[in-house]
Amino acid sequence: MAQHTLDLFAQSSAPEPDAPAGTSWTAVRDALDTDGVALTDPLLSAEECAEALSWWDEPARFRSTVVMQRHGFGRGTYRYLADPLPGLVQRLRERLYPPLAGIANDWAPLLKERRFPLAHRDLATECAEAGQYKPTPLLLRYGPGDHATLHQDLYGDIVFPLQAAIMLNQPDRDFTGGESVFVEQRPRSQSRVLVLRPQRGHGLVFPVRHRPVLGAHGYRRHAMRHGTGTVHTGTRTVLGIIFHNAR
Ligand SMILES: O=C(O)CCC(=O)C(=O)O
Ligand SMILES: [Fe+2]
Repeated sequence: MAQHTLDLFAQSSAPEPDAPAGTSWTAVRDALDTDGVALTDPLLSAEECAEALSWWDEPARFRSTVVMQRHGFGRGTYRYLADPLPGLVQRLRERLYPPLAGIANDWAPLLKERRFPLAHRDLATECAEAGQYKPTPLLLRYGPGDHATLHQDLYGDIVFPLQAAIMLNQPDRDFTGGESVFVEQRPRSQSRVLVLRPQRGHGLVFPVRHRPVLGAHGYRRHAMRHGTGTVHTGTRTVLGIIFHNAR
């Protein structure tokens, strides 16, 4: 058996999906609260990363392909997976969602936003009723000179506030450069940058739009954007897991 990974999933299969316990999810939550971005334990084994990489050249797996430079999104290519999603992606989406919904629901009053259902299928149903029925998990691939400009992944009125991205290539072996970049816009202050470099199989969890930060007069929203630094050599591929679907 491959190292079907690991602590985060062990916790997310616990009977109380809205109360993720254990070191890993606590660490994710702490990092999100402190820095706005969390680096996770491994979410995929080397074999699973290789499987996901093999999808790239199988056009039937994708519903659309976007050449980023044609849209001013940077340089590189991304491809949205089609329904039915590969089992590995479906499982990741379903198993990451409950603990993240717990965090989102704790953030909701601080951001003055709505709460979310605790099972992904219920979010998917809500999305479909709002016309957001296209799956949003995607593979992004960058070669030398490629990069992604800062953005937010909004696909309609329904926005689940957290998303994940999993690194499928090994930094410094498969590619150089290609840092994951996050910019936090602080109201009436200068912006903060976070730069991370997850190892293969590890993930990042980050806010889609903004995060709550306690100020002198209560909680404020800090807008967050993410992007990718220029890849210098090699190939960098990421699996993006966005929980709301698209129009
Ligand atoms: O790490 C990257 O290349 C950016 C991924 C991204 O934009 C996403 O997962 O939404
Ligand atoms: Fe993105």
